[in-house]
Amino acid sequence: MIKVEKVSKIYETKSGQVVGVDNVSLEVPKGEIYGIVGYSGAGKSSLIRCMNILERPTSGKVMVDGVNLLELSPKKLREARQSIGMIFQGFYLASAKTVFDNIAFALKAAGVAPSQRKKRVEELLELVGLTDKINHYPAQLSGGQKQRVSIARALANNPKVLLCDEATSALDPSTTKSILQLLKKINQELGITIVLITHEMEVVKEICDTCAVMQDGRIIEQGPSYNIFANPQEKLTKQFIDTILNFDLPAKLLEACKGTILQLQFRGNLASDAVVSDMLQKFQVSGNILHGKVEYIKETPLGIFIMELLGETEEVAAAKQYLEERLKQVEVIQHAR
Ligand SMILES: Nc1ncnc2c1ncn2[C@@H]1O[C@H](COP(=O)(O)OP(=O)(O)OP(=O)(O)O)[C@@H](O)[C@H]1O
Repeated sequence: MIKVEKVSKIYETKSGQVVGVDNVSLEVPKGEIYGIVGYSGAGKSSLIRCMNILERPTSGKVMVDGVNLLELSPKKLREARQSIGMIFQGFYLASAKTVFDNIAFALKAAGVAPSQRKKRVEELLELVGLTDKINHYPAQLSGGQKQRVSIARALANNPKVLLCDEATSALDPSTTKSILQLLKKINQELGITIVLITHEMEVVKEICDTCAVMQDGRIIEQGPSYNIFANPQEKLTKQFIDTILNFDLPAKLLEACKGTILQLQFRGNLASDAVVSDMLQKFQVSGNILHGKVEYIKETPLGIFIMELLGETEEVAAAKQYLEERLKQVEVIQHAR
């Protein structure tokens, strides 16, 4: 659906060249929700803006449905952009226009006849759950409602792709969740491919099929979101994962433990399996759970537990081996003392 090939974006500034995007290649299959995560300045906005040529890449190709947007005439590019909707952190609604007019404006710009605009606006407002706000002005809406209007506007002309530039960053956690659920519904029910950029791993965890991590203009790691959470390779990716799966135990607690402390990771359906209780029955060891958490990455469980094993050295080693054979990851956090 979208193929970004060796795209670079270099800004010419008074103080010299600034690299926004550095030789990025990625592929977003049709129907996918693709998340790009990174800290401020990583190049996320530059990259997503290159995807609809709001920002013209300095080099590379941006292919949408097999067409390189960079080779299109201005007129053809305008037409191609109709199939790529975009929403922003700041909503960008016209404050002097009602909700109806904000959405109808996008239809007018695309040449939709006035007689058809009302019906389409009503359909869109029903989709985003704002039917009763049709005559309100942006100032009369909450942040979440404003983002719903901007989503309705972005969908007005039936795009195949929706680009979301930090769409939930200005919203509180519960509004963020409801907007993410709306994006998921749009993806599932309308089949719209979504690319989103965010600095919040929570957003990736909730809805993204695939995740790419960006640093210094480059993509340093990418893959299915679950794999990224379960087995991050890069230091920065681990930092992002830690914001969700943070297991720093108090130093005092660790000092007080005499046994071997293990961190265990359960994946998928294994999360509910009784691996630990089987281990405790099979070996002459006792175990204390020090910390535990199960997170759902797009509905698939990922469990992490930290436990202390106490017993004879050989029994603890055998119990550890038993766990290693059954679980994806067993890491010794502290050896027995
Ligand atoms: N119009 C511009 N002119 C000059 N430099 C720019 C411009 N836009 C972005 N940059 C620079 O490009 C780099 C990447 O910025 P970009 O906004 O794409 O990152 P980001 O990850 O989206 O960060 P943020 O979340 O803070 O927007 C930064 O060094 C930034 O200063």
